[in-house]
Amino acid sequence: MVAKQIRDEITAEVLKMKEAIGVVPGLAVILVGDRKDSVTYVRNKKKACESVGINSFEVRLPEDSTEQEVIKFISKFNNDPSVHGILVQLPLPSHMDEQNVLNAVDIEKDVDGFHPLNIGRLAMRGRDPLFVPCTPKGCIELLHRYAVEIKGKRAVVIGRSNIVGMPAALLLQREDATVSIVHSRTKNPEEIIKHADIIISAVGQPNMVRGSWLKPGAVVIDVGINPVEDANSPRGYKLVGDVCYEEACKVASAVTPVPGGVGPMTIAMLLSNTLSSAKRTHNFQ
Ligand SMILES: NC(=O)C1=CN([C@@H]2O[C@H](COP(=O)(O)OP(=O)(O)OC[C@H]3O[C@@H](n4cnc5c(N)ncnc54)[C@H](OP(=O)(O)O)[C@@H]3O)[C@@H](O)[C@H]2O)C=CC1
Ligand SMILES: Nc1nc(=O)c2c([nH]1)NC[C@@H]1CN(c3ccc(C(=O)N[C@@H](CCC(=O)O)C(=O)O)cc3)C=[N+]21
Ligand SMILES: [Mg+2]
Repeated sequence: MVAKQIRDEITAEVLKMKEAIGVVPGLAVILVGDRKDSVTYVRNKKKACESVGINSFEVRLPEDSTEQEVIKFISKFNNDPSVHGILVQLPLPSHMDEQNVLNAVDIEKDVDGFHPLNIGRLAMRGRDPLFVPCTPKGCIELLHRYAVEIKGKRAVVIGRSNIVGMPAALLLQREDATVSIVHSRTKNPEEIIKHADIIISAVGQPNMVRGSWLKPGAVVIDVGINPVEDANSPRGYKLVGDVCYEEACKVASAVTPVPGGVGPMTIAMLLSNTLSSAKRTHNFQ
């Protein structure tokens, strides 16, 4: 599994850095409120940090916190030399302006890559962001690790969110794919999707993308994480993606599973961004 391979590579590099200069990368995660899925993801991130030897610092704030209270903790971590990455778990409670809060993260520690300056550089030719957003970066990394040709290919991204769809489309374009972005206002999305050699789906609609929509041999990256009723599983629900996995497997040349596909890659990229932040701060190669 690619995510495991990447985590092993990170473990070795963290150890090398610790032995060479006595520095251990640190990731600070701020969780506001108690959404079950966010608590799960933050727990996954903490476990992953520990498994590769990265220090993790966690702050949990009540749902009714003010923007200023969250920003106070961000500033603390901005000035803490043992913290190299800061992640504010999204979504924030609806009374907050997410962009306001995210802007407070020092761009040098913006391991989510959501800061407008990082997104701006990602969008600009000839500029490189300090950090690429983890989920889109994980999608591209999967394509690279499975030697999927991107250059000159037709790519379709379904969804245009700031954290997945939009940066994923930018990354595919930077690798010379010809990219279409399909969203809720696109008429007859199948007409566009059927030409795609590569599809990245980040919608949040269970089993929306049907096998019949796909061009034979297409590569499908399913970012969607959708809980659906399931009497057989202990939790009473199971997770499925945006793509009809069984149908897609009969037509596509590769389909990422949910769970077990993009999710673990997102975590691996977060660890990778935190490590590279520590290396940059300490001029360590
Ligand atoms: N595995 C991982 O690491 C991650 C997984 N996710 C998952 O990815 C999914 C998307 O999340 P996120 O990126 O935050 O997206 P959002 O929920 O913010 O937005 C959904 C996007 O899908 C588009 N959309 C909605 N309905 C349709 C439709 N019928 N046809 C085409 N496009 C449609 C929307 O269009 P419009 O812009 O017009 O509203 C919007 O751009 C979710 O299931 C989420 O859980 C998210 C982050 C990380
Ligand atoms: N600031 C911020 N950065 C994020 O990167 C961010 C965020 N907020 N908010 C929510 C989304 C969602 N996200 C996931 C991360 C890991 C899994 C993951 O590990 N999923 C596993 C297991 C899922 C399970 O078993 O519950 C899998 O798909 O195999 C899923 C989703 C990151 N996000
Ligand atoms: Mg969103």
